[in-house]
Amino acid sequence: MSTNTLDSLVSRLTDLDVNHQNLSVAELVEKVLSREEGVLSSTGAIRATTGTYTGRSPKDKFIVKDEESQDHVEWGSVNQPISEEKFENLFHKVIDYLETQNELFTFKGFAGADEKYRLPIQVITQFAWHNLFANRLFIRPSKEELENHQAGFTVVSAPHFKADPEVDGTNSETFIIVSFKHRIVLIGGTEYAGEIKKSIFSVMNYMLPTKNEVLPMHCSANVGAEGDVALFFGLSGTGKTTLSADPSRSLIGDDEHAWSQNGVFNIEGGCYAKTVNLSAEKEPQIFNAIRFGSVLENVILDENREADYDDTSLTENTRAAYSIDNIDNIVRPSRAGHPNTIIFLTADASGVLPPISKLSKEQAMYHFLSGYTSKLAGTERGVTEPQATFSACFGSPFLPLPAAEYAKMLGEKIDEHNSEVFLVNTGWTGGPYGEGSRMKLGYTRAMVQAALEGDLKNVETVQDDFFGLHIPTECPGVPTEVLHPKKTWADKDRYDQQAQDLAKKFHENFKQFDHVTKDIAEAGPTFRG
Ligand SMILES: Nc1ncnc2c1ncn2[C@@H]1O[C@H](COP(=O)(O)OP(=O)(O)O)[C@@H](O)[C@H]1O
Ligand SMILES: C=C(OP(=O)(O)O)C(=O)O
Ligand SMILES: [Mn+2]
Repeated sequence: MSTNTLDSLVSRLTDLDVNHQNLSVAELVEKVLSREEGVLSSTGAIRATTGTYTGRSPKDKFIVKDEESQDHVEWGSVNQPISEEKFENLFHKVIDYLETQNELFTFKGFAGADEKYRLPIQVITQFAWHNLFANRLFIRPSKEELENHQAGFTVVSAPHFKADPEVDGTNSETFIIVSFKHRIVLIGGTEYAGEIKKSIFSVMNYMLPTKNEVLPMHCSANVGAEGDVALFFGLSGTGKTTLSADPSRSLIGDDEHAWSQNGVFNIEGGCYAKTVNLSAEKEPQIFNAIRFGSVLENVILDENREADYDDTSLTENTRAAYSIDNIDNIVRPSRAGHPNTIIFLTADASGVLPPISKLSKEQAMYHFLSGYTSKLAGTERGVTEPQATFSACFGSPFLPLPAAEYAKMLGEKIDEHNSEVFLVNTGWTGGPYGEGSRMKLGYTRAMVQAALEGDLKNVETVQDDFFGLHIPTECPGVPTEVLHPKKTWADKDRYDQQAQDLAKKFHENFKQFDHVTKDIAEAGPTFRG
């Protein structure tokens, strides 16, 4: 592309008449209501619905392949290439479209709570409620920071603009396109707000390791009274947000963090919780965070405008977005030291993985690369019931670089800081999905607490027959039979069969990682068929 077009891209963005810049939360709420984009809930939150797209749309996500990105990105079905020409054409069409709008909203702020590594970002949105979302999820600037703000990346969200796949080279009328060269994310055709935050996460996953040798991670994080830090890695629905909200520990963040030589820091300034079946009894912190300024997405309200969290008629993936300040015990700024404990969360729908097991260093690397879980209904388009999936680093939809690069960094950091690693199955027990039941949240919380408080350090373990995982024989607050999945199944032979099937899937998936050391390759399931 010529320098001319490059300049014109940037200048068209700068010249865009964005008449509402960093409106206050109160003003944004007024805008949402006067523009009839949403309604107030009984607790003062904004409720918006998103139409067709109620979850992320991975098939519509592209990265512009140009001289900046081509040699770095791991191209494939996750990181699909799109040409500079197509991007440029679509960009101009989106800007033409936005210029027809009477009102546009921008949020300027930051991604990254560590000033040394933070990325100044701006989010230009067609919808006021998307701007409220950006304000809640990203790091809000002080007055001074706003005055000196120079955006290092821009997200443009034009949900009512639809692409023409034939002409525009997209997969459908919906698109999420990242240009690392122009530092622009273009979103169109979808109203699901999660795309906005997760696209900046993808950007951080590209920029942090290459420029700063900092490891970005799809995990939640909290810190205990003694300064002991815990990370919870996991794919969507495995419990990152739920388990990091723990009244006995201070929250660092619920979804996106980075680990530098100084410790961990949150990338965001807010949380985005799944609200399906949310209750004040089981998840009081999240329940009470949903108040004025928060956003409820695709949640059904009753005639008194009270949220009915059990109603999934729009989607299973109902969400609440709220500022981290809505949680009582947080660390501010959202930073802490090096992780003492790392928990890999998996929601195993086949019901065979133990609810908690201790991982050796090699097992930790094996499971990080494997990233096994079951995709639960809703968060991604087209997923309606649990599907076994392997998602490297527990976050492959967001990783532009090869998984091995992130895994290598994690391995080095775990070695250096001697972090203890556990695998926690928050999924099914007593049988597979449909027959067994989901592990009781209370039990999972008790197991996590035991792991974090060191109660499992010297406890006796037994090795399971199929996966080679070390299962504690006892754990405070948890009946012993719950710790051994086979004991919870009525039909032991079927358990063995399911476990063997899953072990085979692990081996099949791991074949792609032929470069790892023998120790790591052999740390997978002991059953080899
Ligand atoms: N044993 C369990 N551990 C964690 N979450 C559970 C458990 N059982 C049910 N859940 C539910 O699963 C969902 C986990 O979602 P969430 O914490 O938002 O996941 P993530 O942040 O990883 O996407 C919540 O709705 C939570 O109530
Ligand atoms: C918002 C998302 O993240 P999570 O479900 O991991 O919280 C998502 O994957 O769209
Ligand atoms: Mn979450």
